[in-house]
Amino acid sequence: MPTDRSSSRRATSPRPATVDTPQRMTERTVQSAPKNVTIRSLRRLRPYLRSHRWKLRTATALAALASILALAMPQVLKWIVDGPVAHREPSQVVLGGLALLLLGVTEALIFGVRRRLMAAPLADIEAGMRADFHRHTQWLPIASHDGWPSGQLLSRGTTDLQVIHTFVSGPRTFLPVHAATLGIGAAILISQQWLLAVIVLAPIPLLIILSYRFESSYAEATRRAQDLSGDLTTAVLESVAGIRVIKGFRRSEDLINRFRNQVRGVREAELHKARLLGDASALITALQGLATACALVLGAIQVAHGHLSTGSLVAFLGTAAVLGPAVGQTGPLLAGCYDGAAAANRFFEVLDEPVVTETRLEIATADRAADTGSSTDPPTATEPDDTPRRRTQGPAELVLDGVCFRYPDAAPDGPPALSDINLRIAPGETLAVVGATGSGKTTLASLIPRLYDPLEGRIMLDGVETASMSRAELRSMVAIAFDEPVLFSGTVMDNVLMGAEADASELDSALRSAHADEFVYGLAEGIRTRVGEKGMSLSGGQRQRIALARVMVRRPRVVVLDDPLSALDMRTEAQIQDALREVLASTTALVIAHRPSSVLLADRVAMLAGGRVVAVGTHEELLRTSPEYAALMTPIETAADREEGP
Ligand SMILES: Nc1ncnc2c1ncn2[C@@H]1O[C@H](COP(=O)(O)OP(=O)(O)OP(=O)(O)O)[C@@H](O)[C@H]1O
Repeated sequence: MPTDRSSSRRATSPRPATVDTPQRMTERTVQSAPKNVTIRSLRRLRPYLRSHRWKLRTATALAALASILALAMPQVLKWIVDGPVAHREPSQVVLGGLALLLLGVTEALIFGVRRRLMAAPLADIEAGMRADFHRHTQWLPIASHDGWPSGQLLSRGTTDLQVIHTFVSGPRTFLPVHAATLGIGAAILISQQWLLAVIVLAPIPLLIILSYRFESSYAEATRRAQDLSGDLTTAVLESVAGIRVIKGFRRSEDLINRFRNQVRGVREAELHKARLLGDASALITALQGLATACALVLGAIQVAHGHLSTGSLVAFLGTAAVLGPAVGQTGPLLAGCYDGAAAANRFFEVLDEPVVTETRLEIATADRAADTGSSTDPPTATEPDDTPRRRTQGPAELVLDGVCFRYPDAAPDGPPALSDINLRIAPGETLAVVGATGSGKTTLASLIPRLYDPLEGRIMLDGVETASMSRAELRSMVAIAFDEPVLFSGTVMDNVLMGAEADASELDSALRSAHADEFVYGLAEGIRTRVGEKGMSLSGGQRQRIALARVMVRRPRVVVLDDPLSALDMRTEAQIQDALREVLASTTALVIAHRPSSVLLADRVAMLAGGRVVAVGTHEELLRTSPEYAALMTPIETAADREEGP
């Protein structure tokens, strides 16, 4: 979708070939609404509406039928006034009354049927969009996730979908119905009394001009309000996720003030919208009221002069009264369209983020989806089998050949996070990666399972470039545990297995290897104990052990451990080290190590500095040959130590 999104992207550096930098919306970068995108944005909803089109069309037809019945009522009234009332025939008046009653009841019934008819399609459309949104975010590269503030993603997948729901149920149905009602009503008025009709309909051209002017200012205002509301969601998420830090550092007051300012911003944006809509609606209503009043006075004069029957005047004003709401609701309905378009625009901005597409199959799938305009489904099949058969078990050889990487949002003139990395880890070997903070260790670890792709160079498993494998295949061979273990709401077993297939003994063995068995079996319901959202009920060390068990249960060919022992006490660390040593013996491993104890797990050590490998060798070799390494591995001597002496 052509929008002015580029201006809202982060100040960016050249991008790697396979990732795209997403739009980052913050309070500083709220964008003006792209011009003239209302129709285009709303058209993009078509694929979601298509399968429900008959129900939606029937609902629109029913709404139109209700309007026609409403337009018929004044004609019945005219017949009653000019006929039975004028000729004093009470029985005929009752008949006319019954006809009006029938029309009123039918209109109410149609209203009820229409509401019921719309309920399921509306729910299905919203559910379908929600599912696509969630699936797409799962297939976005990590680099894309890095660029999206969480609240912006959340609000686009929730609030914006509700706005779209409101648009489909309201303006999308009623705008054409009101247009048709105005057309039919205008024809009736003109056929009855052309002069009065001209007066009553005079505001309509003004209304059209007003609508154009209204669009440009309101569409911008609604986009701004939705973006600010996304920022507000980010603020809420951050303040909930960081509540311990916030309280610990007594930042609550600051955050409350900042939040209040953001709320004020949203409030002002909403008020601005309300003012625009209020002004437009007030003008429309005033013009229409003025026109109807003029027609009433002129009509009354005509009746007094005998040029018009009372019944005709009543019918004329009745018809004008039916047209009144159709005219009066134009403003809110147009506003609903602009709200819907802005929400659709925000929704599709996420869906337009390119998903990971490297393998031929994935590219073909994405291209097909783009051609048909449908959302991109994740690949479900396997690649065509014209590649040499790969070994699928046992430790693999891992080679990094001239690997360079720069984060998409890094300063373009800054140094890359990794430069010219050349490493070979033999099958079954464990390589520790050490280096000062910020030297690129975690970045290096992230490249192995392709959470990011290198900008240059190759990573190979058993001689096969990982870029040529599907991520699913690669990740079935490579398992990673981060230093901040994330647990999902579910049982301990769910968290360890995470989709892996393992029987009870394999699960038990993984828990034992990670020394998680002792506390897991002590929990109220053992492995079936639910660990709350993010595993908040477990300690850092316990979470880390679950994350290790998660790696071990997969029996991967390559293991990447990002500081796996950081949250463990010395006793548990020693126990896990023994277990890890056994596990690491049966796999190829890259272990990011901050402490000598972790380094001792490894056969060799690679030292990083400024994103480059500056030394490789055994722990002892490096201690002898590299003063930087020796300094890195030597515990800092404290003043107290110095005073105590040797
Ligand atoms: N998502 C990101 N976007 C941009 N720059 C990043 C991102 N993540 C890390 N960096 C930068 O890349 C460099 C390497 O970071 P990395 O996290 O790999 O270092 P590290 O050696 O693991 O550090 P530590 O030991 O503190 O965990 C740092 O300069 C960091 O600021």
